[in-house]
Amino acid sequence: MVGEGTVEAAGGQAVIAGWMDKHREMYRRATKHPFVLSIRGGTVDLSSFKRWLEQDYVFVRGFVPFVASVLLKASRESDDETDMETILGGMASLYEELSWFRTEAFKWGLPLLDIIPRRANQDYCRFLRSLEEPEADYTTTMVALWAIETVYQESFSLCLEDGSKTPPELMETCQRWGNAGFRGYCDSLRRIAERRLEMAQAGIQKNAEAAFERVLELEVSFWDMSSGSSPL
Ligand SMILES: Cc1ncc(CN)c(N)n1
Repeated sequence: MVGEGTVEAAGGQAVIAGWMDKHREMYRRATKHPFVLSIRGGTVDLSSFKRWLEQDYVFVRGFVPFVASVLLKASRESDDETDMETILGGMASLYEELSWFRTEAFKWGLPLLDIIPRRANQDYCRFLRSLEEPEADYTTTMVALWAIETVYQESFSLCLEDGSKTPPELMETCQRWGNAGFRGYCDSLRRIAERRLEMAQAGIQKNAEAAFERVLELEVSFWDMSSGSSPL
């Protein structure tokens, strides 16, 4: 599309578009999960929602150091100095996000203390730890950051669409990630990923695709865990 990013990114856009096509089913499972559809349909079991809230608080506490590691790689490895500021903006919002979790949990009578991370959460946080290592290249970690944020943006924006029956008490949660501002942040992450993929060697592109797939798998497992359809 004319004006859609620079010519350089065109190749990167084709790379991500190719992944979206190749991994279409996994992407659908991650962004239209029954748990999310049950929120949109107003049939979500509140004990599942509370389980998701507790587990996601643990996840976000593990997500912070991961975003910090991407910020560090952006400052050291990026060809474009604006990358660091884009990621810093996302990082800054996590400070407010953690206090939002505590307020929301209080509303539901959840203490948010001594939460036992369930298996899917442990697996996800272990994956994030692996991407924090110096060996994980900047392009791959940028793709993972974009994928992680975009799955939530697409999932929760479903719950805000006309015709959704999202319970009023869950609207704030859905707006947190479903809002247009967060969509804009995800689009800026995608543009960085596309630019980096365009300039990446084939080996890095393969590494990044594997990270994209792994994020989708881990998101599906996280939703499964939240809805109680997976072991502890
Ligand atoms: C499991 C998960 N994935 C993504 C996000 C959005 N940062 C989140 N809060 N939790």
